[in-house]
Amino acid sequence: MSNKGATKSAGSEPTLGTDPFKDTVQRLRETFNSGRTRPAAFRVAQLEGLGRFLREKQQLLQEALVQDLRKSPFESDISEIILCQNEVDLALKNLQAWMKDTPASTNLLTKLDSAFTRKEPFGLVLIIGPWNYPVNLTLVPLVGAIAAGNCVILKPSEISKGTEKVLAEVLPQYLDQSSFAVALGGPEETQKLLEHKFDYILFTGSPRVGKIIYQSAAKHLTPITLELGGKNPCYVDDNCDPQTVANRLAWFRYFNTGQTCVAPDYVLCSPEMQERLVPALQNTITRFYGEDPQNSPNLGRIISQKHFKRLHELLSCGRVAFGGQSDENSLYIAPTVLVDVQEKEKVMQEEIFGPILPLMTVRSLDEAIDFINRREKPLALYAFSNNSQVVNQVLDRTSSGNFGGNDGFLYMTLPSLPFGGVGKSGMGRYHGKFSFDTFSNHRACLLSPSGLEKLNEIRYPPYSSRAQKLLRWAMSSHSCTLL
Ligand SMILES: NC(=O)c1ccc[n+]([C@@H]2O[C@H](COP(=O)([O-])OP(=O)(O)OC[C@H]3O[C@@H](n4cnc5c(N)ncnc54)[C@H](O)[C@@H]3O)[C@@H](O)[C@H]2O)c1
Repeated sequence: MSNKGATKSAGSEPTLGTDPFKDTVQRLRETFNSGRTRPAAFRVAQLEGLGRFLREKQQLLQEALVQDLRKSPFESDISEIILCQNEVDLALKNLQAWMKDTPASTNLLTKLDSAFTRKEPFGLVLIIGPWNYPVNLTLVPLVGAIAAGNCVILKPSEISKGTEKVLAEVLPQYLDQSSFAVALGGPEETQKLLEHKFDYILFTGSPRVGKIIYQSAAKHLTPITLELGGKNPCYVDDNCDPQTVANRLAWFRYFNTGQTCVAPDYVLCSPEMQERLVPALQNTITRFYGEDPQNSPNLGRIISQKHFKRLHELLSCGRVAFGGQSDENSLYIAPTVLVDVQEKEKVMQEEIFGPILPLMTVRSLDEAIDFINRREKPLALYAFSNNSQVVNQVLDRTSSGNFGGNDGFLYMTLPSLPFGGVGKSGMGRYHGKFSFDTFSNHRACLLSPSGLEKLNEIRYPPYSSRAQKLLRWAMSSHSCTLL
């Protein structure tokens, strides 16, 4: 049976029809309204279930990622499975503290009241994931949504089929089926799903589809986090050891075969640095992946024919300084370095999302910063220099969702840092407690005593001049400082 346009909870068969998601949406909404997902004990049980899934099905997930991306089990562990497990562990450790009301200060008028922020679940959450880190980018948001007490429909990418299958068929066995479901399908099915009203949407994917999702969310005024992509610049200063830069740059550029939203997309450096960086990159790439990277167990493959063709076309931009080989049958593209690249060329216009690194020369730091600021705000920005002032200048004079000085995207491994884009690279933040906060409605609460009405009479009309004076003072910030 085709499983397109279907949802799966534990063990249930897909339901097909004109609106295949209606029953699931209704069921999950009823669950949420019943209050089932709110108690801490329920959230803990679900997080523990997710943790067990990650531990018990680690090998199955690794195999699925080999099938989808020929990702090495080691890269799968460190960029997908362990990161999800860390998020589960962190949420379990801190859930009680995160759920606590946060007390707020009062003014004279509310001195006898109790003011606090309550973090309450939004309700029914939709999480839509991409194919490039198909475990991490669906399950890390799921951790936050569960911790915050929501019901969730998870829509993994239909392109990473191996992972989609494991998430649809195995994950529900570890979660409460009346509260969580996995929806299957591509663009058409996702748009059907989006006709329903959700209380929060987190989408990870391309800016093009992000706009579609944003418009659908707007129809119901649904709050949304958009985790998008773009071109991430990397400035390499003359004051650098080229071999060190090459090692770090190559690891982050060619990790997951370059199919990483936060990978350095292009390098800006002086012509002199380019002369030194190209042989250093060649040296690194050969060390990492051998003389023939096609045989390396550490280099994955391009996800699909469509992306292979797109990347193959980019190989004709600038001049291939190193790499450039490809094999359509096995969706292989060698780790490649391009030089003499011009701004107007395609490789500098679209997100590369593959194992190709173009180098563009600039005459100065100012020119590099100007180049970066003329373009859309990127998801990530990198700067390499032995001079910390240069790194700080890039940081101070630009904007991006995330920033790496003298390294790549290790910030992603820290749940203590918020992760997200800015401008065209996205909106909203998640990871760690930021996820919990994202999936919670921060409800402002003020509880007043039901008695003591005499004290309140001063604020009711008709306003005497004495009462006006007193109230003006009581509500001013000066009075608050006396408390
Ligand atoms: N910011 C981040 O955290 C992050 C992480 C990974 C990938 N990305 C970005 O994601 C992109 C690559 O992933 P992708 O190719 O899976 O993205 P995509 O936008 O094509 O697809 C993402 C999801 O949207 C669905 N979708 C696709 N077309 C749709 C449509 N017309 N209507 C409704 N839903 C639709 C897909 O089924 C999939 O689940 C890159 O741009 C990359 O930078 C961003």
